[in-house]
Amino acid sequence: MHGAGNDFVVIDCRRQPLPLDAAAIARLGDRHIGVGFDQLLTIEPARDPACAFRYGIYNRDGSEAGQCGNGVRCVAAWLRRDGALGPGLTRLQSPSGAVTVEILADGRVRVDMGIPDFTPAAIPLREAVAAPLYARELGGARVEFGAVSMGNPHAVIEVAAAGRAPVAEWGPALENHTDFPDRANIGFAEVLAPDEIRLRVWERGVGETQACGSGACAAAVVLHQRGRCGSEVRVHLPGGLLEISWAGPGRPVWMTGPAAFVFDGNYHL
Ligand SMILES: N[C@H](CCC[C@H](N)C(=O)O)C(=O)O
Repeated sequence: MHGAGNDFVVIDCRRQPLPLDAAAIARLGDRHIGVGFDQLLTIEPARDPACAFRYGIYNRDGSEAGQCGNGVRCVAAWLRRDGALGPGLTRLQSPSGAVTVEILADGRVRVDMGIPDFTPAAIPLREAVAAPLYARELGGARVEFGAVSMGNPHAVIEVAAAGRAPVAEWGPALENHTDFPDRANIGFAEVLAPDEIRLRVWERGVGETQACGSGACAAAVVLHQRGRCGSEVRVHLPGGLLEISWAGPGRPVWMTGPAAFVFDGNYHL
């Protein structure tokens, strides 16, 4: 499946746990010797009785993640096709907490991605207090960024032109910076208008992807905090458009976007 070009293998683990360790996941995710994906998603029985199902998130390098915005839209669409997701709002359990999904009449999926957390300890980011901007030296350049947790760690760098951003240089440098103890996803955001941004994301454990749902949420809320965009933002990513709505601090972020099936298969161990 894919959500705006961010692609996934979705494995039904409702009856048995995932029989793959990190090394096996990385082999399966390799686009030359495996099936290839940005993330592997598992669908599991919920551990939280208030949720219908749980989903697991594994990056292509085998590392686990706490949230995946494009992925949960695909999980919702997968469950609807399987007849396991009814109309209206459904709570699903992510590794970092519950989210709420709704499949719209046009087939897009709307998700309550939870409340963004700007506190450094939650990201985690080695900073004493939360600030709208932080700065680090990357390859001799002083780079300013905002930071937030959407259940997974994000840094957001505002750039003049996303198309010319040094994604392949600053992305891995900041992803692996020692001040991000769990690494981080790095967004490069160009403000086109108060309700429109262009975004590219270097994802933790993957590299640059066609889209990042939690990254689109992170960019919208970081730029909103700095007064650079409003509450409703259209986020243009290389793989497609995501719509983000955030009423401000302490409120949940809503994300709306597509989910598509590519092929079905079976794996034999
Ligand atoms: N690379 C991310 C997980 C996938 C997030 C992304 N695919 C999305 O749509 O939110 C991390 O390690 O936190």
